[in-house]
Amino acid sequence: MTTVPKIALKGVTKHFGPKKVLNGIDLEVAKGESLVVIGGSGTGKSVMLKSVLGLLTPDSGSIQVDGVETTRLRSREREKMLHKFGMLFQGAALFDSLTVWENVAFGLIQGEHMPRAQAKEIAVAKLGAVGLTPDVAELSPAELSGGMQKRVGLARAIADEPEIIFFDEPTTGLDPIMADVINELIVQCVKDLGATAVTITHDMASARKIADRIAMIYQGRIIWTGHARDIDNSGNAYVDQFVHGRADGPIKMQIKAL
Ligand SMILES: Nc1ncnc2c1ncn2[C@@H]1O[C@H](COP(=O)(O)OP(=O)(O)OP(=O)(O)O)[C@@H](O)[C@H]1O
Repeated sequence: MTTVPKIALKGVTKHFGPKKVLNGIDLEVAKGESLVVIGGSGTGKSVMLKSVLGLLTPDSGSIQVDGVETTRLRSREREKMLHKFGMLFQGAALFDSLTVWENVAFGLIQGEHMPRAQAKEIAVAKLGAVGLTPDVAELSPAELSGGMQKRVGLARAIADEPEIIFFDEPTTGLDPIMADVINELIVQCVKDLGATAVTITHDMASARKIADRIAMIYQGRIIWTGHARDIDNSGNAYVDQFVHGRADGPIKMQIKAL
């Protein structure tokens, strides 16, 4: 019996005006796996994630979650499908008008109509899971450091105990030590939930720490996938150049925007 992948993209394309951003993405993520997608700026990483979430509609190709085609879902079915997902946005994306706990409990109160007291209890527990004490719960996100904001974003991403978590550049803007703390928390939270994780990042230290498997995207295609431990011996000149951050190599930086 073949197991159905948690997420499967086949031949996914997307263009904006004359610009072809996704050029036939083929990618599978197994249940319980942590996949990290690496690739340079503007290679289509975020467009790919947004396509899986239905925030963007691909021009062609197939996207399946648990074997169900998601590109043609009606809005109620899509909403149901989205319940499987948690998301840690780049820059944490917290609401400054809400307290920390209200941010964490946002999906529970708005999406699941949970009573506030119960949602607060869960929010405080999730804040504890990411190393934040209950007194932080009453603060405004504006009063927190960048690293603490990321922790709150992570607590929000796991509050609903999702089956799949997307991490969009989780360590951007953090110092290397705080980045490592966040990486460890991500690994722990994903493991505790038994969730499937997809992370997009430029940060190789983060990729090495978080990933079971790594996929590299270049010019809107997945050009390499392999185990994280094989990243230094990929045999792929594009991967090698990216991993070592060399200016010279087959990847030519696009200076002029198309
Ligand atoms: N809604 C949109 N309308 C027009 N162009 C878009 C839109 N979204 C993304 N793009 C373009 O698609 C390309 C890929 O963008 P994307 O955000 O996926 O890159 P990325 O790989 O995530 O980059 P980074 O690492 O810098 O975040 C970029 O050139 C971007 O300008």
